[in-house]
Amino acid sequence: MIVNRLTSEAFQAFGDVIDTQSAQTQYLINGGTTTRFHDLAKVQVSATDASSVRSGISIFRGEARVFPLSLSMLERHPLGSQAFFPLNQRPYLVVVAPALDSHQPDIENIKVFWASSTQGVNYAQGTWHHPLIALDDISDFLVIDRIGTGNNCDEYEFDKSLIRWIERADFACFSD
Ligand SMILES: NC(=O)N[C@@H](O)C(=O)O
Ligand code: NI
Repeated sequence: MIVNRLTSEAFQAFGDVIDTQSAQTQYLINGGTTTRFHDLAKVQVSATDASSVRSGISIFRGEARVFPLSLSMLERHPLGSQAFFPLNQRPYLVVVAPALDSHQPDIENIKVFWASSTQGVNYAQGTWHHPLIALDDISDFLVIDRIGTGNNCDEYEFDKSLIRWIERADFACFSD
């Protein structure tokens, strides 16, 4: 599969890249001892009823994926965004697809991005994406997403004929 480096521009239709280099606004705080890279991503939380919903911070500990990796499903979170930030200085893969219609992804236009160890990603609410793809070793990610009631995870299994494979060679050209 074609793998591209993750950039804000390329990811714009799917959410935000959390990266100091993509900050629109940055300014000094704390008496000039700290730089704030301001408002890098939009946290979205929706409620299906009056239940209390909020955003929360978790840590996902992902096993290293084995390659070739088959892409046989995507998921989306219809009620909120989901952000990941790598905590172990390792790159990872991000897989997304546009919506084909209201209930399925456009698999023909699936996109695979190589994310560096200093880039986070924020999937906008309802964006079709693959579950966490950690590389090379067990890896922790800080995750910000919706905490609350209601179904917030739709999964879509591909027809066997549409399963795609990612080879390690597909992203061997990238480095931090
Ligand atoms: N299931 C779960 O919370 N993980 C996925 O949402 C994911 O994107 O990894
Ligand atoms: Ni998810």
